[in-house]
Amino acid sequence: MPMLQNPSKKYKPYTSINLPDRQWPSKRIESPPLWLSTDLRDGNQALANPMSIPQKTRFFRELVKCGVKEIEVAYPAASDTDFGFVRGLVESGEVPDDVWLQVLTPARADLIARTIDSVAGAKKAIIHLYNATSPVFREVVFRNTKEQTVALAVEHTKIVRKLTDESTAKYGTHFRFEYSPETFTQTEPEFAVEICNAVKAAWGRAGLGDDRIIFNLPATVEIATPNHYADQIEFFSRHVNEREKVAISLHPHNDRGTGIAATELAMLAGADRVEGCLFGNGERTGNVDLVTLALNLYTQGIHPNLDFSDLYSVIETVTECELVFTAFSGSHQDAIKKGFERREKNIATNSYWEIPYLPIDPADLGCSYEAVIRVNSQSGKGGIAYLLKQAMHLDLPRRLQISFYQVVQAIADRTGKETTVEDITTAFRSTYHVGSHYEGRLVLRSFTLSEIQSPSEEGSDSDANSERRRFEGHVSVDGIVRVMHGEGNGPLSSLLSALRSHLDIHLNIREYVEHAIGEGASVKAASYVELDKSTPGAWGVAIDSDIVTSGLRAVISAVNSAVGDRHLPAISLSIGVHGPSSQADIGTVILNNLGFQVPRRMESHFYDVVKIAAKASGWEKISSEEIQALFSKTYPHNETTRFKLKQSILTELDEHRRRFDGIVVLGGVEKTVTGEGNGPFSTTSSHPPLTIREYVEHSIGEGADVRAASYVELVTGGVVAGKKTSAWGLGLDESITGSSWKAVLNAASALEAILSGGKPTNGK
Ligand SMILES: CC(=O)SCCNC(=O)CCNC(=O)[C@H](O)C(C)(C)COP(=O)(O)OP(=O)(O)OC[C@H]1O[C@@H](n2cnc3c(N)ncnc32)[C@H](O)[C@@H]1OP(=O)(O)O
Ligand SMILES: CC(C)C(=O)C(=O)O
Repeated sequence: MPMLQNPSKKYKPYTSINLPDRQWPSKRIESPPLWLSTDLRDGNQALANPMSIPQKTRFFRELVKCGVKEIEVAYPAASDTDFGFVRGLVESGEVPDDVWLQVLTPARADLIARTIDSVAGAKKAIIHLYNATSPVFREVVFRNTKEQTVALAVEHTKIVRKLTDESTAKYGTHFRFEYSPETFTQTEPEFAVEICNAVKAAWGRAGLGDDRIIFNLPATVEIATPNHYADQIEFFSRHVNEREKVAISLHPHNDRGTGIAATELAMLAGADRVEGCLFGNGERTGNVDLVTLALNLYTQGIHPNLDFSDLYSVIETVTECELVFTAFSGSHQDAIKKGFERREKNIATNSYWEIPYLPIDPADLGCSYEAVIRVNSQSGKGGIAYLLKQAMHLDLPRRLQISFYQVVQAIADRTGKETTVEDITTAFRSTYHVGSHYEGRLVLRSFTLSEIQSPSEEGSDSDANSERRRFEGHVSVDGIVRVMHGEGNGPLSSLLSALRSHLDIHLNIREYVEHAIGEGASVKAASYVELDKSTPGAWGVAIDSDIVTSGLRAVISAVNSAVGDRHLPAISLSIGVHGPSSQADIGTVILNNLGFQVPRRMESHFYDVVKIAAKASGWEKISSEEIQALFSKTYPHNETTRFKLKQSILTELDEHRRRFDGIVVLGGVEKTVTGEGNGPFSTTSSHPPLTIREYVEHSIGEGADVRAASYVELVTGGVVAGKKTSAWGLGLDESITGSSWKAVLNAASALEAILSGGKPTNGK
């Protein structure tokens, strides 16, 4: 895409401040500011591979050697590495008495607590709290009004106050407080003053000298010419309450390449302090360069209070520790993601470029968005969710984002390196078992769902009948395929009920979310399930072309997360009369040993057979072999039945009718059988007339050994002792038709035995 002919349609210029009596143009810089190095925080968060603890320690020592007295050492709540580094500094006694350790925290109570914990026992510490205040952040990132933005800052300032007071009481630490209205240069100047005055009142302890409250006024993104920053600082300096109790701090970035100029003009405008990085490293195009600023003062005859007399050593340390300067940190990624989402939604009505932290659209310069968001230990859930959306088209629910963030953070902390998109998608697939390469302990192999009607309570009208679902399926558990049944109000609850009765897994659904991926014929469903037993719950994810399958597999995925490596009950073969084996356990034995996926009603029939046999023989425990032998005896499928099919021909008469001609052997006597019907079964005639109540088939075996197994239940209108009579037959054959006829004949054999008073192997 070429650069725009008329960029004013996309980019808005900054709004000037009305300050006709500005004083700064005629001022001179007479003394150095207070310096704060943020190399170990803002510099570090720009690195693809954040600094390790040894690198940070080396850098810290170099800064101390250069005479820096205020050092922002970490964002301790971001990672174990950052937290551990601060603890190491405090506990090792490495920090000189005149050096202040500064730590950054967002306005979030849990992260503030962790931040203050990190400096427990330090002699001097500055707690630096920030929240963005500009309109686009209020609208897009926080979705807050001005009042709520002030309330957020005030509430969290009070938390800092309370926790620092407690820490001082315990360890004697001298705390100072710094507040940054992040994105100050894009904030209405009056509002920046208003929020800082409110914060100062909430802090309630601003004094003189070292006890001044620090208001750090960042050019988070440099968006205007340097004179504008100077105007903003002079405006703030004139309007903030009790100016003498305030240290005005600058935190310039260099997006327009004028970071140094902006800082120097803002110092003329009254700033007391400057935050920057050595050689201008830092987020995007960098923070302001402390070395150049210091040497500029030096060449004006002002000692900067920094010592760069061993500049090569400084260069060596910096190049050793900071190599790449392109990545983004958690809060930035989250804000950029939200900005892109809003732009996508509103592009028809608002074509202005208003993406947090990105002053220019990379596409206007022929660059892709790919490098915009990269993940390391300084990243958060927002950036990770953004990358997953790009790579896998998944729109993770918020609590899943938080949960998966822990997984990625552990990887980032362990490796200390950038986590690539491939690392993230692999971690995602293996954590939630998405894709056939990443199966968990439990895998849903097949299932059927049927509706069942639960009768209403006696006396109530029939509309009150509630529909319920029955799940019947095969779930592989640690490599063994188990037959499972369950009932519930819907597909997911019926699966959970099956897992409850078969595996003693007691979990409920806390959240279920689904969305479509793609369009048209290739559309797929992505499902996300959170199961709760504990907090946080266990999440599961699945993608499937069928929405119900996707939901069920997401449940199985979540169950895998919940059970971890916990022992799961094996099937029980203690049958007895009151034995604990269930019908499905018996089905599982047949499935795993003989390969038959017995239909549920036939399974129920066989279960009765097993119980009768168990009762008759006094079995306490029944072996798998005994169950298999009993099954083969009950449902003979190897040409051992009373009827045998010697020959068969099926002729298609027309689109709907077929004719059967065959020779059936009964008791050694061959009999010719003919018939017509609309399918292979209905062509065979019999006396008494038989009907098929259920027919199921499936393949068995693999490759060249594949065969067909058919199951048929025949019912006769005939009556034995006043009862309708039915029998199951099982057929196994190379062809489906062969197996189905064998099943019919085997069922008929069983029925014939019953009807003729012979000894049945099968029947009711
Ligand atoms: C301009 C600057 O340099 S600011 C400093 C930026 N530096 C960093 O962010 C580096 C370290 N950050 C991190 O490691 C992570 O972002 C963490 C650990 C702090 C937080 O991670 P997560 O909890 O996963 O949050 P994530 O980064 O995705 O999202 C930011 C969330 O915090 C909120 N947030 C962002 N900044 C602030 C703030 N200053 N105060 C309060 N909340 C904030 C966002 O609105 C978003 O909230 P939402 O989830 O309710 O929409
Ligand atoms: C946290 C703030 C001060 C920051 O880094 C910025 O605005 O650039």
